[in-house]
Amino acid sequence: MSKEQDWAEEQLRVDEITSVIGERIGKIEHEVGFVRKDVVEMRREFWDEVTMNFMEEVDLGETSISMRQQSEVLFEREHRHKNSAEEIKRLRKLLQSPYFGRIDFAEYGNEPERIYLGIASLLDKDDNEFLIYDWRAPISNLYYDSTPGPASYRSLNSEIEGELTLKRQFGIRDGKIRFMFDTGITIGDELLQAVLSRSSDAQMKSIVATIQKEQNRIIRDDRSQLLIVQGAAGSGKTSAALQRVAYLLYKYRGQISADQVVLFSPNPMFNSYVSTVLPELGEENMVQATFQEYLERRLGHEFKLEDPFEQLEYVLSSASEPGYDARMEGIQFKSSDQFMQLITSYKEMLLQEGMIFKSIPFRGKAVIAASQLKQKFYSYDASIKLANRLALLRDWVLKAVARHGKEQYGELWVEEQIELLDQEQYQQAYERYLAMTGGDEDPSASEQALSERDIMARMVVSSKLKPLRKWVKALRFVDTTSLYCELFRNESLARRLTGDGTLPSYWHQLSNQTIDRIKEGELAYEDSTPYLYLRELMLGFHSNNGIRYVFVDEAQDYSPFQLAFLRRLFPRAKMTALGDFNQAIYAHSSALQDAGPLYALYGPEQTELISLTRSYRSTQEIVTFTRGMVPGGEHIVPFNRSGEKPAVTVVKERSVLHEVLAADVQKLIDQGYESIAIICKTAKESEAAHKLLTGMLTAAPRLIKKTTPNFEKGVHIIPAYLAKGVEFDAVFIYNGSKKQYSRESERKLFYTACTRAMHLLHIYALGELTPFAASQPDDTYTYVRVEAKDAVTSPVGQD
Ligand SMILES: Nc1ncnc2c1ncn2[C@@H]1O[C@H](COP(=O)(O)OP(=O)(O)OP(=O)(O)O)[C@@H](O)[C@H]1O
Repeated sequence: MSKEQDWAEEQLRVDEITSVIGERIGKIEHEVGFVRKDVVEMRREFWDEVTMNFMEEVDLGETSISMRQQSEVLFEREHRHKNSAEEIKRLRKLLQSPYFGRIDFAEYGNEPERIYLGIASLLDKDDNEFLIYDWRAPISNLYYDSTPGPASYRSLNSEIEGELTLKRQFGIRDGKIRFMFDTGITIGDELLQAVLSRSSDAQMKSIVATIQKEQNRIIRDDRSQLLIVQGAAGSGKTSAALQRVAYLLYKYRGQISADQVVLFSPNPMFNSYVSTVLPELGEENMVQATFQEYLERRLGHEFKLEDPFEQLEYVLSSASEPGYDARMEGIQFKSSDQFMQLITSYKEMLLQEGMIFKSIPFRGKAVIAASQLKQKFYSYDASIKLANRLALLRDWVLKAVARHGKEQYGELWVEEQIELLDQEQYQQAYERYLAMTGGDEDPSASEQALSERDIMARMVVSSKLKPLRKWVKALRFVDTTSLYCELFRNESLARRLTGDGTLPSYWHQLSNQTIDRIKEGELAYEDSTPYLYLRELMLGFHSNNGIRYVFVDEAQDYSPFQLAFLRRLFPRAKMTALGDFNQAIYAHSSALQDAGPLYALYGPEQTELISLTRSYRSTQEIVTFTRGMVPGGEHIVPFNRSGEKPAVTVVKERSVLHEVLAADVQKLIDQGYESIAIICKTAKESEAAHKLLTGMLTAAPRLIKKTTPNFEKGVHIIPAYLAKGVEFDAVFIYNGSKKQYSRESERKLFYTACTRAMHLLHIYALGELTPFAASQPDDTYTYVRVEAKDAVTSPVGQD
């Protein structure tokens, strides 16, 4: 068949399918119209139709049955309405582009079948034949995983073998085939070229039409309890994670819903960036969270918590301050597995000695002294578990508190409070009094009867004691803050608990820093997780059994300690950890540098590691330049897409830097670029740059802060650490000088910043260029040195 005939035949099929979809939409809309009308009317009539008769007790039962029945009908109709609405949404998506791929597969002994793949399946009107297969269906795996020739796929636990005779890709828009070609080994470089050459968007896009084989493995992995994905910058880790969520929701439809899947992301803006992918695939969004949000929820009422960005600002800009080295060492130590072990041993030790309690306070005095609590705690049998011992102690304290309360009835303060009771409270006391005297208003009728005054005293004392009882029940008398501080106050204790007796060299200094900060009511980021861990070891672990899948994006930025925490928090969940150790920008990051601690999390037999080395985001030129900056970068394979070489401009004065930078950015704005980032090292630098550059550009640049909730198109000025995970058409590194980026810890930050660029990368340097760029081969970038303002000629964006 000629190419033209082939095209015409496919177009005919597209026409048929779109008309089927159109009809189906019409039919459901017609039905939904009815249902919607029904629901609206039922809502309106709800209160009229049910028999409302509360006058006589017998009728109450009838009324509630009638109400229940009505509401059940309403619920059922609303449910149907919702389903139909979802179905219409799905069909409308199919109408725009019914499918993107076709495979012809002949099961051995059978004729070849044509399988068309789209974002949802579509059956013919008798529900007999698939007109479109969902991309997640078992047979669709052939499209992503196999090349023409003998091939097989797994369905219902058996392997179906046969011959793949065709693999075809389509671009269909508004019912018309825009392009169509047959592909071989990988899924069309041509299509991928086209997709990747587009300009970036304010929202991430789904990649179902061009999922690559190694990404497909991540998406469909079903075996491991922990799936680790180590992938180069721009290799599609986040994309794979999101399509994986869609796959799991399809595979376990009816068993798992979107609210049982949680994605931990690096910052709130990233949440907005990825939030449209699942809806685009016709699925509901998963739960999105940041680890900091979780810490805030658990500890925010006790301390002012430092967030990871504040910590990083300190790390990046306070190197010359006193105590810097000690804190850096502290960050490392407190995020280590060793510290987690130390805390675990500490808890064991506390079973024998060393517990610290708070005295039980009431009206400024101690009802029970802390020392008494300690004595009581250690008087229990040593074989009783910590949790049980604390429960015994709690009950003992509650009894003592109740006794103390009784002793207060005759006190003057109670008298005074009674005087202050209002009319309503008096009435309450009186009603209780009646209830206790059996309704007999004559107190002499019951010798034991309490006087009204007693009841009021009881009420007063009881309401005063209420918060204390709550506090006791929550075991807040265990002084977890002091217990944590003790680890730093008592060096010999810490040494004893480390096993080998070694502590960081700046122990004394970092201990003082820790204690001083806690005294101020603050918890440094590196202390939050260990502190919470100790508290949970003492008071019991919180866990969420509902969540079935946890995704941790940018997993290299979590300490092994934090990942272990997440595992405990979601005991019934499988975990997918995605990261790139070359982008580990935090001082505590270590998780994916060495997968060892991660393997320990679920055990090696439950863990699988998949590596992605192909980078899709940036042009070949940008990847060739940036991969030289990081160890192992030679393994990163750029996707075959060309652009301009990265440009470097070195200037002598800051004012010149702004002039050149603004002129270059303006050039791109004029050329119609919609997504441009000026990436700075810190928030402080971003703010300063924003002040100076605003007014120099025709499009006002947007300053991105850690609280910025959404990602938009335009010109952004952004600190490197907030640009994690997102991408821009053009990236301008504000000041890539040696002064800004030369320490090893800054290498990854600089690399992360540069790898945000899809099409253009331009680095400016005030003074000397950072060695991370200067050490790249001369032919991988263009270099300009600008001595004075007039000499500005820049290679960026040249046609
Ligand atoms: N198979 C694919 N088809 C089309 N586009 C893809 C594919 N894989 C990745 N991309 C594109 O490459 C870019 C980078 O993808 P993504 O953000 O998922 O990578 P990442 O590994 O999470 O990056 P980083 O670690 O640098 O943040 C995105 O624009 C994404 O759409």
